[in-house]
Amino acid sequence: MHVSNSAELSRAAAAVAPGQDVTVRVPATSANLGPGFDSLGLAVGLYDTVRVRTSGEPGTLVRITGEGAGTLPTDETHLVVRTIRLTVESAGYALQGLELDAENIIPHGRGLGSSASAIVSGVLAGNALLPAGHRLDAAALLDLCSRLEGHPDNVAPALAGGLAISWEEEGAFRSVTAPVHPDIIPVAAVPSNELSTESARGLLPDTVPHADAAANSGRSALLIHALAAQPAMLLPGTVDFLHQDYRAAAMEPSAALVRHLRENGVAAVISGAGPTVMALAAGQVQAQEAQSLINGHLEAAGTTQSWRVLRLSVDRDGARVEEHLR
Ligand SMILES: Nc1ncnc2c1ncn2[C@@H]1O[C@H](COP(=O)(O)OP(=O)(O)OP(=O)(O)O)[C@@H](O)[C@H]1O
Ligand SMILES: N[C@@H](CCO)C(=O)O
Repeated sequence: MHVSNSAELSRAAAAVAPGQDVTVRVPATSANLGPGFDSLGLAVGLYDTVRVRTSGEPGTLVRITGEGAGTLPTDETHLVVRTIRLTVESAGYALQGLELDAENIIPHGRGLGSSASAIVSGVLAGNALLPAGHRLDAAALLDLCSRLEGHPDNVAPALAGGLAISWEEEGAFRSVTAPVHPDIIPVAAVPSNELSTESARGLLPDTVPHADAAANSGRSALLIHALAAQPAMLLPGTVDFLHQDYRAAAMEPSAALVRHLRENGVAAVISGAGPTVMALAAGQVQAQEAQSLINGHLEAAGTTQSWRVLRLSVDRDGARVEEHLR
């Protein structure tokens, strides 16, 4: 993520109104889905919620429950606070007092898009604090969130829900939402250890063989078809040539679990930059089978205690903003 401190921004002119009260709920996301490196992402039913109130007195108060309580900063350097202030100040407004209540459910540094969800929360909250007529539209929100995160594949589905296909064109990030078959059930195996996206990106090569790029193109096209219309093709559709093998040494237990699931016919991938393993099950029976395979593998490895297995849903609504009247 690339969010600069608000102190680096030029001084804003008009002040946003004090006494505003906004709640934003944003889903977790699983990026890449195998061959869709930096371009595909799926929103899933795990949510972070922030409530933001403005006042006329300077200062910032942050209260956190759940993930990151006791470890995340509670001052101006908090990612959501920085993103709110940046959004407001970029629009030419000043923001005085800010009170933030964060209820964090999405695990951090596991490949479930926590930083993207925090950035989307901050940008949407900041945008809602601006006067009508000065707010960013959907395209500008996507571009700003993508720029702050560094890539669009998590922020796009976090904003819109469902499956997002994203790309960069003429200097702007763009995205469309593609259909997801109702039978598809994401099952996540989340290890207790974190791996930062920054360090996982550092493991990637600058170039890849042309044959790998060509093979990856075919699989990512097949994946879109499998997700939309033919879940039985998810196993061949989730083969990746661009990132998982290069990163495997940094998350060997996750790589081994992906291999185990795939050898048993379950379309498993590394979620985002890892180390979470995401199985895309084609229906209830396969979702149950995926959970059993995961539990059996973890028991055999003696590591059941350090993983959480979550049967999720596909989120189809994306981020929600609620402006409370005071
Ligand atoms: N709700 C949040 N509030 C404040 N900071 C957060 C929040 N969520 C994530 N962050 C920051 O983002 C970091 C994690 O970001 P990182 O990009 O490494 O992983 P991720 O987004 O969870 O995974 P991925 O990008 O692979 O899906 C946390 O360590 C924390 O600094
Ligand atoms: N496409 C990104 C997703 C994680 O943020 C990566 O794999 O690095």
